[in-house]
Amino acid sequence: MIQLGTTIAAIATAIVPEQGSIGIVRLSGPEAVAIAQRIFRGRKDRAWSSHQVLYGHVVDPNSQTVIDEVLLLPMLAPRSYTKEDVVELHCHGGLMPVQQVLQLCLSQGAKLAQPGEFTLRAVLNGRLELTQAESIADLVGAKSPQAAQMALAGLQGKLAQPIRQIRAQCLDLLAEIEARLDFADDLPPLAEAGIHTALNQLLEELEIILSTANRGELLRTGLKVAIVGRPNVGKSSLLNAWSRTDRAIVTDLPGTTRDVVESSLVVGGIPIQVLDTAGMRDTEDQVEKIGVERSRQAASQADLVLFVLDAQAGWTEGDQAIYEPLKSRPLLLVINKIDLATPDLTPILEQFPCHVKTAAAQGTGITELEQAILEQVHQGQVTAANLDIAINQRQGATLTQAWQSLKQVQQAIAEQLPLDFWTIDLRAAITALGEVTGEELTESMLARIFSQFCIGK
Ligand SMILES: Nc1nc2c(c(=O)[nH]1)N(C=O)[C@@H](CNc1ccc(C(=O)N[C@@H](CCC(=O)O)C(=O)O)cc1)CN2
Ligand SMILES: Nc1nc2c(ncn2[C@@H]2O[C@H](COP(=O)(O)OP(=O)(O)OP(=O)(O)O)[C@@H](O)[C@H]2O)c(=O)[nH]1
Ligand SMILES: [Mg+2]
Repeated sequence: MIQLGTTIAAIATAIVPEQGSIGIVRLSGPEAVAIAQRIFRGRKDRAWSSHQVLYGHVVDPNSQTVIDEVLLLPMLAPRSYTKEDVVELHCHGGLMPVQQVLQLCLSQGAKLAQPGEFTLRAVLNGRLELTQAESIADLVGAKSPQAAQMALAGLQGKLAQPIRQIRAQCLDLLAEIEARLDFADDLPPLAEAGIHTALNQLLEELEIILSTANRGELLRTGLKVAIVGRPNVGKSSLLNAWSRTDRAIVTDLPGTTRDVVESSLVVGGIPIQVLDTAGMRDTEDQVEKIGVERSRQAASQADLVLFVLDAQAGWTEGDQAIYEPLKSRPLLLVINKIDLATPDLTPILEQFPCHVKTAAAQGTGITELEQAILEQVHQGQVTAANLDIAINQRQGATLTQAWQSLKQVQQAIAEQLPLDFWTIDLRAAITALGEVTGEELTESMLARIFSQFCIGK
């Protein structure tokens, strides 16, 4: 339930077992200043003015126990993140000071904030648009500088702008059509061709925005890449060379890797989770068997499979057996150990237009590998326009509905259906567009969006 008018409190900084040097407890709402004044003791001669930091102590008003030495920052309505009175208590980091200060705030009448509730208030009070708020969640979760840049563009309103504009044009069209419903006799007939062209234009603009969805998804959630192949071909060496670590154990014994080993990288702004797997072969070893099963799972769940081949051994029956079930998956052939004498690999290379040659033990071919991965994922996904913005899944699904509705308006025109049919679909498009920008909000939609936030945001 959305409830403005209460005062909420939460820890605004990360709550982790490790110690941070500073932790912030944040209050927002009509009682924020009163609650903070009851638990803060500072110099009497210092006034509480907006955006002026005060030094002092948090003291439990019942027991007079000093809880922490803090800096206090009041941001008074409407000059704050939520447009309500906000008070921040900058405490010492670690779990105890912030948790105790939060408890004091709650004991003085503040309500524990729901995930995203501060940002939700910022939206409801008109500081942020819905798309901006969604961008904040993306910014907090960004795993690469590019992902952060994209989110920041959204925060600056670059996403809402074009969608609002499309919606405004739909509203104009609707008014024009509805006028004919009401005053059919007094107005010249509708210029159907003109409306058709206008709709085409809007559909095209929507398509450009929709085409950013893949890129957005890529930057936000990244790629899962599984390294698979026969034992001893150099999979773990590849993971190590690529991540520039000794993450995985490498030996010259086949069957070294027994479990899935993960490492996180960023390639061209795309966060990549690399999974090194146990070499696949028939084995009686119980532990290795389970490892091989996990390799298969990793391969089937990955967005991209790096199929590693030992250049010296060439394409063996074992390789064929592993390749068979992966045939239809996005796959890149990595020909490893090219530093060694190799048989003629031409037939294999012809079969795999997407391949790279590496010598993982020497660390060569990694740049080419990254290049090949980027080429695969970017194929047809990046449009020249709107490189700096990208929509999320919710926005994509809703904009697709808007696109379909506009298509149906065109259909209704083409089939010469009565004007009522045009307006029904046009209104549906307007509603969908408004759900993206936040001009048409339902409480359940808001609840769904903000439940994905972290507490204190
Ligand atoms: N300590 C702290 N750091 C933070 C935040 C915060 O809430 N607290 N933010 C939270 O996400 C972000 C910054 N967002 C903010 C947005 C607006 C205002 C604010 O007080 N705006 C007033 C005053 C502007 C002015 O003086 O010109 C306003 O817009 O009227 C504060 C933080 C990131 N860093
Ligand atoms: N000459 C040469 N040797 C390599 C290369 N890459 C890996 N090796 C060697 O091949 C052996 C096996 O390497 P690993 O990385 O453990 O192979 P793996 O595919 O992970 O093996 P399993 O975990 O058993 O499936 C090690 O002795 C590596 O040093 C390479 O590019 N050139
Ligand atoms: Mg290995």
